[in-house]
Amino acid sequence: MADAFDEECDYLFKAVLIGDSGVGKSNLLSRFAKDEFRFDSKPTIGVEFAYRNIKIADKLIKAQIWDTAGQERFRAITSSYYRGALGALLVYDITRRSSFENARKWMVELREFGGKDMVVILVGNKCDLEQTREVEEEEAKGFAEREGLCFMETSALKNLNVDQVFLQMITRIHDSTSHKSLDVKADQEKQITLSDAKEIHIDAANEVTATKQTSYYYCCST
Ligand SMILES: Nc1nc2c(ncn2[C@@H]2O[C@H](COP(=O)(O)OP(=O)(O)OP(=O)(O)O)[C@@H](O)[C@H]2O)c(=O)[nH]1
Repeated sequence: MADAFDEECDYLFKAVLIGDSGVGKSNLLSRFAKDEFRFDSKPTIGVEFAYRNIKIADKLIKAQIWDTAGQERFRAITSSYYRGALGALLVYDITRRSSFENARKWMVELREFGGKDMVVILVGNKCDLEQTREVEEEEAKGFAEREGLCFMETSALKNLNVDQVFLQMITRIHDSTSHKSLDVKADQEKQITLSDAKEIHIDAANEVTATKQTSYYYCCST
C-alpha cells in the first residue's frame, strides 16, 4: 500500500459508507475523491477506500473513506470495517423505498460495531431522479431527527451536495475530536492495516478547504 499517512497531515480520520447494494456508495466516493461517475459500476467486492485531504481551521486532515459491498455475500468482515471509524454515511436511494426502510437495519449494525460517538449522516442519493422518487424528503428528515442523525440528499451523477456531505461529516468529526489532543492521529495510524483493502485513489494534491455549514439539512437543487 502506498503511503497511508503523510507526516504533514495533522489528523487522519477514517469514515465508512454503508447502505444497500446499488444505492450509489461507490459513485459518491469516486465523485468525492476523483470527480468521476460510472453508469456501469459493478457491485463492490470486499473493501475499497479513497483519500482526500481537507483543511479545517489550519489543520490538514486526511480523510480516509472506506466503501464496502451492500450485498451481504460480498462484504468484508464487519467488525474490521467499522474499527476506528469516526464517521459514517448511511446511504439510501430516493427512488427505492426498500433501501430507505433498510436504514433501520443499518443503524442496528452501526450501533453494534461503530463507536458510540460516531458522526452519522443519512444520505438520500440519486436526487436527480425526481420523477421516480419513492421517499419524500420530509419523511427522511423525520427519521434522521428521531435517530439523531444529520440528513442530506445528493446526486453522484449530477454532483449535487457530494462534497458538502463529506465535508459536513469531516467537519463534525473535527469539531468533536479537536478538544481531545493529537491522540486521534496516533490512534488512527494504527488502523490502516486491513489486508484486503484495495486503495482506489491517493492524491495529496487533491485538497479542499471546508467551510463551516450552519444547517445539517440539504435538499437537491436540480
Ligand atoms: N441516476 C443516478 N444513478 C446513480 C447515482 N449514483 C449511482 N448511480 C447508479 O447506481 C448504480 C449503483 O451505483 P454504485 O455506486 O455501484 O452503488 P453501490 O451502493 O456502491 O453498490 P454496491 O457496491 O453493490 O454496494 C450504478 O448504475 C450507478 O451508475 C446518482 O446519483 N444518480
